[in-house]
Amino acid sequence: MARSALPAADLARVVVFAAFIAVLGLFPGVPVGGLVPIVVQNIGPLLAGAILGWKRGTAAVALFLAITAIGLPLLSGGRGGIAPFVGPSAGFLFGWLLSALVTGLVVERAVRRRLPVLLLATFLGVVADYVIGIPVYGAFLGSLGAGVVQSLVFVPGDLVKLVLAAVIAGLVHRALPDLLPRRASVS
Ligand SMILES: O=C(O)CCCC[C@@H]1SC[C@@H]2NC(=O)N[C@@H]21
Repeated sequence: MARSALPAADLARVVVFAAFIAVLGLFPGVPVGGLVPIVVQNIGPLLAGAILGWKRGTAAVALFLAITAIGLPLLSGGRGGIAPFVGPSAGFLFGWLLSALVTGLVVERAVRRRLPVLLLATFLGVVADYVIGIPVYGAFLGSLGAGVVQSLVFVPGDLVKLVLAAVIAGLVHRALPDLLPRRASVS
């Protein structure tokens, strides 16, 4: 029998996490004067990476984005289809893939999954999203500087979300220590 790329248990986790990110879209986005809203949903990719690791976490985000792009109204405010992926939020949306990937890589490479490491991982996950999101936002606003200035409003909420994601991931890894393969500690 052909071996699948992802074992069934991993596939189930990916699907459950994609569904979880969709549920986060039930929280409405908060318009803050610019073209991109404050959302709760971007905690999803951080949690996906921090809990599932980079491969399964990124796969969960990719699945979520794919089913949104084909038309399911899973983004905050019940939006879906191609439009969000070619609009001012597009960079942030594609950045969610990088967010899960970077967060997951840091968590997986850590010897111990304690709060400081998890905080670093989710912080870098947010930065990774900004690295793609802000220039694309800036392109819609007319300059990178405008993208940076308009994105400052996201920082307080994203700091809260990254701390929350790190704490939740820490609790999950404490309860399920074998969820991710453990790197051997050098002692
Ligand atoms: O629903 C959408 O169209 C995507 C919105 C993307 C919002 C970005 S994610 C990073 C930053 N933090 C927020 O709260 N909003 C922006």
